[in-house]
Amino acid sequence: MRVLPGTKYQGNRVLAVPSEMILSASQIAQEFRGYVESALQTLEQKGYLHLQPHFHLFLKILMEYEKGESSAYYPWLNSLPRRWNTAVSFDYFCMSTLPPYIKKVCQKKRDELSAFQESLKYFDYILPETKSDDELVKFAYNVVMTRILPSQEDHNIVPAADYFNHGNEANIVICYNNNNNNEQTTANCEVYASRDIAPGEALTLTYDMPTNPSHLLATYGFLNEAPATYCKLLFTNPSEKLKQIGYDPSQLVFSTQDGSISSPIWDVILYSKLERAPGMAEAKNAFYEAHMSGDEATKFAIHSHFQEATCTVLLEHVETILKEVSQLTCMMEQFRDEDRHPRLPLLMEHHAMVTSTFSKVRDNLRSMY
Ligand SMILES: C[S@@+](CC[C@H](N)C(=O)[O-])C[C@H]1O[C@@H](n2cnc3c(N)ncnc32)[C@H](O)[C@@H]1O
Repeated sequence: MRVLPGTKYQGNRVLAVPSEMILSASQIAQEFRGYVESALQTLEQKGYLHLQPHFHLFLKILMEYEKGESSAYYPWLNSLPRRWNTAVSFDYFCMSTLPPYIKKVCQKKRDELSAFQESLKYFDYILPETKSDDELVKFAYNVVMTRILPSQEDHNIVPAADYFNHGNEANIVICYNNNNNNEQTTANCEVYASRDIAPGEALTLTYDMPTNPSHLLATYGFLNEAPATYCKLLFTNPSEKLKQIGYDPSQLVFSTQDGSISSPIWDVILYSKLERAPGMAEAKNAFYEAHMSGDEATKFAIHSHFQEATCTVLLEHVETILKEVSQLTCMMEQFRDEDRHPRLPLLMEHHAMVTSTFSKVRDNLRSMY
């Protein structure tokens, strides 16, 4: 989710949350110092130390949950959903209906939860019955992952400022203001309108990667009308240079409206082809240099030379995805049982969005020959 660093914003203030209510990962880390090290070691061994702020918040949620009504956070915790559609909530059948890209994203989320659950075993200040309650542990993980707000130097959960839904165009901004000018305390959180908002209109934030509905579905458990979707190109061990050329899910997108293809897709397909094809070192280096120096004329000339080949690669990729998604959708329809698999309709909607977008892309590509 996007949060503005720094001070007061110019629009109207719609909400202020005092620092005392904010769950700050860095403050929790200080509070737990000396007690959490074994758990953090396990988190590190599992390769998830970068999620240390999330893990601290996860522990705090569980501790507050254990306090029940005596927790100051009880009314807020009690208001939170108990049922999610996030990747960690999918059953095995749902997982088996996913095409490779979203499956990979979902598996990553599930691995994170496993790492949190394993690390939790080494934190002694949470009851054994809490640790062994899979649903409660999943609840705490989902609360953190769907409600965390990164600030400039910290990661926070801000009760009441966590009720904003995602919109493709945000109409609010979240800021932190340390009115006390005391660097030791967490700043207050303030929410401002970024434009005029009509009565009844929802206040919305833009969560991360609005052009990646598969990522939003896996992390937050909803599907919205995204303007674009990731083209689902997957390279194992992409080179650094391929990344510099533009191998980045937020850039490699197809428009869901008209199936138009973002230009970094063409760059990445061409460069990856030149990287793999023998005898193409000269063209590959020339393309790389032109890309890095912003020499669009040279890039255009190299693209024109290889246009038919890159079109063919992309068309084959799009047709493969369409075939895979169609087979998986047939399987979903065959085994559709909403009592047993309540998240299937949402996943079918995801697959329908992919099919609609990729069909438009396929038509566009066919017209290029
Ligand atoms: C930070 S909360 C937002 C507030 C949410 N309404 C609530 O109080 O639970 C994030 C969750 O809200 C839901 N959500 C957010 N934006 C949404 C949207 N555009 N469409 C449907 N659900 C959305 C998802 O369940 C997501 O995990």
